[in-house]
Amino acid sequence: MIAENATEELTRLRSSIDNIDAALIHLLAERFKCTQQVGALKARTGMPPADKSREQAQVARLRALAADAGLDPVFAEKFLAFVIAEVIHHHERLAEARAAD
Ligand SMILES: O=C(O)C(=O)C[C@]1(C(=O)O)C=C[C@@H](O)C=C1
Repeated sequence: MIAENATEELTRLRSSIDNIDAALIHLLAERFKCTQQVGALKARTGMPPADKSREQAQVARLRALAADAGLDPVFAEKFLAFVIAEVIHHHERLAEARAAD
């Protein structure tokens, strides 16, 4: 039988996880609002969707931040790559829509 205090502790920890997940979703939503504006600017002015030198700087910065914070830098890099790949898709769609106008 699972001790009652273990169940309570699990419930308390899950409550914090739910709050953190909510914060992550809100932060991601704000980031995508910002990158939508970057995508519109790039489409309007003919800049390419991706900027590999900017991405290299972001990877170096986030890997260092992750290491300082006790988070696996490999995971941080994968997470950033996942997010940026989605942003580039959005930028490409905006550029295509602009070209079709
Ligand atoms: O900073 C830019 O130029 C962006 O388009 C934003 C962003 C990002 O999501 O951070 C996305 C694509 C680029 O390759 C680099 C960075």
